[in-house]
Amino acid sequence: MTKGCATVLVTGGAGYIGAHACKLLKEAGHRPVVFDNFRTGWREAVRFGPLTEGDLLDPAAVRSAFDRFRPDAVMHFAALSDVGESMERPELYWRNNVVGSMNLLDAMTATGVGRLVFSSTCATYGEARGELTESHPQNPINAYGRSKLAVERMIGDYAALGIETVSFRYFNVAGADPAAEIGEHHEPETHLVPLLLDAIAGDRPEIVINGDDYETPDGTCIRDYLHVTDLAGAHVLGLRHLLDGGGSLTLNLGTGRGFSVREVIEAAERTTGRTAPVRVGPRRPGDTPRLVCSGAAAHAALGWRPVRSTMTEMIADAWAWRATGRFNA
Ligand SMILES: NC(=O)c1ccc[n+]([C@@H]2O[C@H](COP(=O)([O-])OP(=O)(O)OC[C@H]3O[C@@H](n4cnc5c(N)ncnc54)[C@H](O)[C@@H]3O)[C@@H](O)[C@H]2O)c1
Ligand SMILES: O=c1ccn([C@@H]2O[C@H](COP(=O)(O)OP(=O)(O)O[C@H]3O[C@H](CO)[C@@H](O)[C@H](O)[C@H]3O)[C@@H](O)[C@H]2O)c(=O)[nH]1
Repeated sequence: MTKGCATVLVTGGAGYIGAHACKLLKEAGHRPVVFDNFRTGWREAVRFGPLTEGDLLDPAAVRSAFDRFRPDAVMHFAALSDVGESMERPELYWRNNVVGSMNLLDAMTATGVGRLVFSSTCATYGEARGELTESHPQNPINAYGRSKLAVERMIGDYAALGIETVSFRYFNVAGADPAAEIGEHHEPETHLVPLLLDAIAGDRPEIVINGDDYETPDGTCIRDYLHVTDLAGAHVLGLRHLLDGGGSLTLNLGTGRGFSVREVIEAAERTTGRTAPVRVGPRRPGDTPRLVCSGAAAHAALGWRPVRSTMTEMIADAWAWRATGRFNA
């Protein structure tokens, strides 16, 4: 490591959030090395540092990436993260997210890499009761959230082997790189904002609201949406905290402002100047009515604050990225 600039192994760096983190890591003078199996990621998104292609479920491939690049730290984004799918194929989620993370931790301990930034999720909380601070009980209600909680616990135990971790529990991530170089592209897509923009653009027949009979003011689910660039910025600060010897932390990342599905649709219509074809469908299994947090603890610990996370900016950036044609693979 020279002058505080680190080589960072970024698992899942070809994915939506990981690629945005790689861009900011490079801008901050670090060297992001992407480790990805392209299960849901994109080769076109790997443009800020070297690539080592491999699967976290293959311990030899993981170990070889450590031996080859000798990272100073790891950012661990790689996971399956589709809430609905996790209810139908839980075994995929437990194997990929839990066994994959264990292989990563084992390679870290074997090679003496002791700094980890981990992508956890507000889905580890389950039903929110009152204010969602980091000490809120964690009772996830879907297999995805349970697999992520298992990894949080495993990481906690690996601290005894010398691994210090900043675990971020993110709320809903949206938007795209403001320069429209990279953005969100999943196939199949399940996330509200890209599906909604597809419907507005006429590339999908409609946006289906997953239930409007929840106990919320307009009956649709409320989420705390955070701009992907603000999220990536938190990761760079989390890395700096670990490089400076700050020790382990667990932090929520959100804005403290909740938007219902209907409010997101209205904001997208205002921002794009177009109408969304909308239909109300049944509830989606595993959905919880309201998930909103404050980023107060992240601000206190890291000096982090969201600066681009208005719904208008998130929609506008995602819309601009969409207009580029996205990744054409
Ligand atoms: N998108 C959100 O709103 C959100 C919210 C909370 C937490 N998260 C977490 O953030 C992380 C990144 O999410 P994303 O939206 O960028 O997902 P994504 O699907 O776009 O990216 C995940 C990346 O990990 C790779 N990957 C998956 N399994 C792998 C394996 N076994 N070996 C190697 N590579 C593998 C995929 O190919 C992909 O490039 C995930 O851990 C997710 O659980 C996302
Ligand atoms: O076509 C759609 C898609 C989504 N929704 C609803 O919109 C909200 C947001 O959904 P989505 O964008 O799929 O995000 P979540 O299911 O909330 O999950 C995301 O946010 C979680 C944190 O809240 C992360 O843990 C997950 O990885 C990430 O996929 C939910 O109420 C969905 O039911 C719809 O009504 N119609």
